[in-house]
Amino acid sequence: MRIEGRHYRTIWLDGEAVAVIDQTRLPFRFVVRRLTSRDEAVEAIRTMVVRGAPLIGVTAAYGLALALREDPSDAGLAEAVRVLNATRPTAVNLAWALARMRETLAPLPPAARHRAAWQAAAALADEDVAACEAIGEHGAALIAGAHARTGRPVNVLTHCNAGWLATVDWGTALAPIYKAHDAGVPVHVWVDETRPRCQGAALSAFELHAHGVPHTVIADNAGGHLMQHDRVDLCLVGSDRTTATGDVANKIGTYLKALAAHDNGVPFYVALPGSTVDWSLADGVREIPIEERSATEVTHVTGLGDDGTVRTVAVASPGSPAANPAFDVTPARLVTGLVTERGIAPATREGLLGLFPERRLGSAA
Ligand SMILES: CSC[C@@H](O)[C@@H](O)C(=O)COP(=O)(O)O
Repeated sequence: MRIEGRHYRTIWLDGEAVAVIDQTRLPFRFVVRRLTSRDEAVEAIRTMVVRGAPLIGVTAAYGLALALREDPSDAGLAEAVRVLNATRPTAVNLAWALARMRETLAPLPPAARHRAAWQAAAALADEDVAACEAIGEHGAALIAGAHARTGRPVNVLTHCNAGWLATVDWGTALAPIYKAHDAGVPVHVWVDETRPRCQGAALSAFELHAHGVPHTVIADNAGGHLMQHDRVDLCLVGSDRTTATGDVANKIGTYLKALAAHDNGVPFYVALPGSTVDWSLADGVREIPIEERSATEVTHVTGLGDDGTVRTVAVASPGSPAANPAFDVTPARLVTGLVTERGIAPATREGLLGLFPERRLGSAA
């Protein structure tokens, strides 16, 4: 993605280090951080310097490469996988990426693992870019179709940040918007602010602005009202974990948008790469682990003061307890379709298996 005339991915190699964009500093500061050890990678994921399901997975893969530079033994590999896996619980891309890395590296002699780990991590990063670009192509057809039906600019509502900052490049939910915009389809995005961490107001708005896509930041509670007044043509969000039956975990508040969309007959699409599907799960509400984050993210907000300094201030009554579940699950019955790198499927087991037939039990594919 281009920022001030330069093309960036969200993660790249810088000599012996892994470079990432510090997302805790956006949109006010564009700061690149260098990760030089396993523990720095762990900390970057845990503190959300990097975030977004696909990017978490790729950062963990590079974190494993950093770990194997220090200790390529069987014990070192197992321990690095364990600590990286424990950083965040909901996004399944983390466990998926680490399992893929371990499958590649464990059979190798320890002396060969470090070099192979860099190559495997780079391959995962490239795979993510290709998947997201393909999601963009498939999803752009939905936006173009909506424009062809109405002849008006297409109003898309999105929640959280599922753009290029959440992946290695392109994004999931925002990739179709970028592709449609680049193809000349008029599109406008309603950007949910996405409290408590404001990934919409801070990150999606930053990305859309940088790409020149018309957009408007709205309070999280505005979506239902806009849908009642025909001001949303479709909702498009990302996913942190999707069950084999099409239930979708995404940033807290996504479920409420899906309910409002259902009530108003607004199509509700979820964009995700195959790496976000947890084929072992059938009931998202009961089975997907939901991350509980610090209450201070709810009681406080961070922003730019008039004097140009970034400040964190309290917004809740001091002394009141706060709760902070970071994700919720939207049941498949509220999802119009899943936009993947292989095409768009109904949010059902058969729909997903139609796109990923190699996942059928006993399949020779
Ligand atoms: C491609 S991104 C899909 C999701 O990862 C995104 O919508 C989201 O919920 C991110 O949550 P975050 O807590 O910022 O990591």
